[in-house]
Amino acid sequence: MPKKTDVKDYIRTIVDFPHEGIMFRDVTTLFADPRGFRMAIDQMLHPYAGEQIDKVVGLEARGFILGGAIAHQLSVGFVPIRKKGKLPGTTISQDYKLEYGEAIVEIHDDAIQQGEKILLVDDLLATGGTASAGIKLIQRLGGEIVSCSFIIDLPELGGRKLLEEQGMDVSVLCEFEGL
Ligand SMILES: O=P(O)(O)OC[C@H]1O[C@H](OP(=O)(O)OP(=O)(O)O)[C@H](O)[C@@H]1O
Ligand SMILES: Nc1ncnc2[nH]cnc12
Repeated sequence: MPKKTDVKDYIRTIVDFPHEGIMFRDVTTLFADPRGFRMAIDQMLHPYAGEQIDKVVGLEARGFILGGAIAHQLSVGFVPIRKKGKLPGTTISQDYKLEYGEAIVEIHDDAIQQGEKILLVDDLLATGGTASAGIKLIQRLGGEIVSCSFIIDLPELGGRKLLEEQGMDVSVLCEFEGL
């Protein structure tokens, strides 16, 4: 097996999951490898050295794994954005379209204070629907998004362009061609 030198080398592709025609970019193989996982967290943190970040917000579910590790490294708090009906307190909601389906995400309405500087984290940017919904929730609570950070971008699906058109700074570690 060739030596893994890049974060991308640790990501597995599963064909036709969860539907025919989808090339599922599986980060569990990256997370399971101590070198790969550390490399990903270090590289995601790198652009924010010296920047003020008050909280890391992670998108369910894989954004929790990354966001928890990044928040710990930055010594700041972590806030989850979850699929509808999972958070116990009072929430605000946002609906969005997925590459394959529709969904609603929620955040606790007291999770972010006005003016807090937020780093939004997820594993993968596809259409940008999930991240855009997350951005709206954070902004509705008065958070200021410093950047949106992902391991993977699927450029053909246009998510990065969508987020940049909303004025977001976007950081990705690698790209995959093909859906
Ligand atoms: O840019 P988009 O087109 O919105 O797609 C990206 C989202 O899709 C995946 O999550 P998924 O919705 O599969 O949820 P999961 O992490 O809970 O499995 C991925 O982890 C992102 O959150
Ligand atoms: N192609 C893909 N691989 C993994 N997660 C995804 N979420 C949306 N599209 C995806």
